[in-house]
Amino acid sequence: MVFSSTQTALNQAKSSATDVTIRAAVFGAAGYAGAELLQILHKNPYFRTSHAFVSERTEASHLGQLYPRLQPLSQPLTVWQDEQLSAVAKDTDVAFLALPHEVSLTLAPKLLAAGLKVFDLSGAFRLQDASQYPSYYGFAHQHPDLLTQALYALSEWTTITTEQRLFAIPGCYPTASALALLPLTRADYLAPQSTPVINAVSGVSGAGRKASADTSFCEVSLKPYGIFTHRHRPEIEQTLAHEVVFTPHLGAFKRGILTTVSVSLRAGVSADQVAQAFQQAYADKPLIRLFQHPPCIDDVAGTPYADVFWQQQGQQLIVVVAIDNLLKGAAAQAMQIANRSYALAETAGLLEPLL
Ligand SMILES: NC(=O)C1=CN([C@@H]2O[C@H](COP(=O)(O)OP(=O)(O)OC[C@H]3O[C@@H](n4cnc5c(N)ncnc54)[C@H](OP(=O)(O)O)[C@@H]3O)[C@@H](O)[C@H]2O)C=CC1
Ligand SMILES: CC(=O)N[C@@H](CCC(=O)OP(=O)(O)O)C(=O)O
Repeated sequence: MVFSSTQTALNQAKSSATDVTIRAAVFGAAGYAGAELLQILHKNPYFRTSHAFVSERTEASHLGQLYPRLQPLSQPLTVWQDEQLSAVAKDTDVAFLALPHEVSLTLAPKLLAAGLKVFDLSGAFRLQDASQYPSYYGFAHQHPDLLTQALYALSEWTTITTEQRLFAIPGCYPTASALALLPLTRADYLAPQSTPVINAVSGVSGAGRKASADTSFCEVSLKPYGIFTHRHRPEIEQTLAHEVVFTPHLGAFKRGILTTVSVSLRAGVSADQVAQAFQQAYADKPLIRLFQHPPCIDDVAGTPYADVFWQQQGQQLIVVVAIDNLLKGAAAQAMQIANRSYALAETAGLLEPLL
């Protein structure tokens, strides 16, 4: 059974017609997350795509050449060059960066200086502690000042103001993990000295479109990777202010993440208290669906939802969250945050079917 109301959310998104038009440029438009963003922007009545930028490696001049199903968008692609910055600043209000971390790190300051709002889908601005970047991202952070300006925007848990200029959109695994755990950590329900154990399985689109033997379909089985070293562990710990054990796995399917979290609860925390914590956190959140049965990848793939389930036995609790890594874990959450940063309905552009 679903507790939150999809219909309410749909009506919210379809609320009053508007003359607001926010002009958005997508960088990394040829990639998986960029292509999702372009579809979502196309459906959002408040936004218009001003540019879809690719690197010089992309020879296609239209999105439909790369993704034939997206032909109906009639979306031209333009090779980005820094010399275009001042012209783009005149016809664009916001930039969505669906780029590698290092590329976002270099580009975002230029776009901010030119007056654009920036929604960065990479990890370039997610960690507050610059000293973590060399070990977890493999580079020294060149703009530590921006780490203090960036807002880490996990939509259901973050206050968004219209003045904010730089948004760090959370990672895919951290989104699912934090949605599972924040109702418990904020209520102080975890047993003292206990460490939540997070096991998550992602489809191969999580690795992006670029070819790699490790993520080619015939090579992928179900196996863990990044044990104790994945860059999402410090991100999850930063959000929760709590240590975790995090083990990502790669599965042989295209899209989606299933995250199973095991926690020990403080003595005396009851099933009713746990249910209340999840209800209070999410009952009025249009993109969270609370389930009484374990969620599955197929039900969230291609949707902007996070499906949440929990089951308690004594002081042990299992929480399961399923999301689409490219949507709630990337492009849809970026759109949700962008909508909120203009005080618009947060689901605008998100509930109509994707192409
Ligand atoms: N995939 C996922 O599930 C998620 C991804 N993210 C993040 O979103 C971002 C994009 O990911 P994703 O779409 O999967 O990746 P892709 O590899 O599919 O796309 C990345 C795009 O970045 C562009 N790019 C690469 N190098 C450069 C460069 N030097 N200069 C300019 N453009 C460049 C490429 O453009 P071109 O093809 O034109 O060369 C490519 O299309 C990453 O930071 C990723 O970490 C976040 C959450 C989930
Ligand atoms: C399956 C796979 O490879 N997943 C990626 C995570 C997805 C991603 O792009 O990372 P961000 O959310 O940090 O941007 C990985 O483990 O590196």
